[in-house]
Amino acid sequence: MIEPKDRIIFALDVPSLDQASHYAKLLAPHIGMFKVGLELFAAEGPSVVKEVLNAGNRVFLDLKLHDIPKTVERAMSVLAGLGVSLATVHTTGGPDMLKAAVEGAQGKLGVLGVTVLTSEGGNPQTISDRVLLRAETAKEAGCAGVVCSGLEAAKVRQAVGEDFFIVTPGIRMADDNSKDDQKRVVTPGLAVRSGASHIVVGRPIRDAADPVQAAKAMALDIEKAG
Ligand SMILES: O=c1ccn([C@@H]2O[C@H](COP(=O)(O)O)[C@@H](O)[C@H]2O)c(=O)[nH]1
Repeated sequence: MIEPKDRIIFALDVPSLDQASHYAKLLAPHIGMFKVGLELFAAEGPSVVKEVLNAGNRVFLDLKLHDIPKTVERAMSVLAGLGVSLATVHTTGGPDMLKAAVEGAQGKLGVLGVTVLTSEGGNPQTISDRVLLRAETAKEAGCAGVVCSGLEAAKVRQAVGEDFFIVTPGIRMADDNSKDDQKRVVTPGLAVRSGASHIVVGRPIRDAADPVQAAKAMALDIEKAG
């Protein structure tokens, strides 16, 4: 049984090691994993990943690789040496690229395939069909899981079975006024009830007046939905 707080992945979407360390210290007891994404990695490189890991945290490296298979395999094998738990690739790179990513990971980390970005809108049925197809392709290629919105999580869970990560960004509380640039959003509880193994949360925690309380409220929302 996963504790509700351990389902929360906090996105360290900040531009410096100092700020990342501040949030890592503050939030480590209240969440399960930290996500390092493009902004922080571009600013600080692999050293920031090592800092967060050395403080005893788990790291999800969200660089969304997308290139020819050999390039992705070689990049993934470098990331596998960093000690991160999860890393992302775009499923639109196709099955050969996804297999190459898994090969490069050498079983040292879980490869997650990003299906359709949660910032993309459009016909829900078309998006859902696309997400499902990409999730199935990711599973066949040996990926450990996928990234999709909470609106597709139930359909994906039904197709991929239990032993597969479904990581869901686009999370907002019911009383959040802003979706920011996200289009397909759900609450933490609905995401998990629909089959997400983990949720990814950035701004709703980072920009809250009290980030610890915001993280706790998300964990409670998951608990209540359970
Ligand atoms: O489809 C995707 C894939 C990744 N993300 C990332 O998750 C966080 C979400 O941030 P919020 O501030 O909670 O909206 C961010 O780091 C994205 O790069 C995503 O949103 N959607």
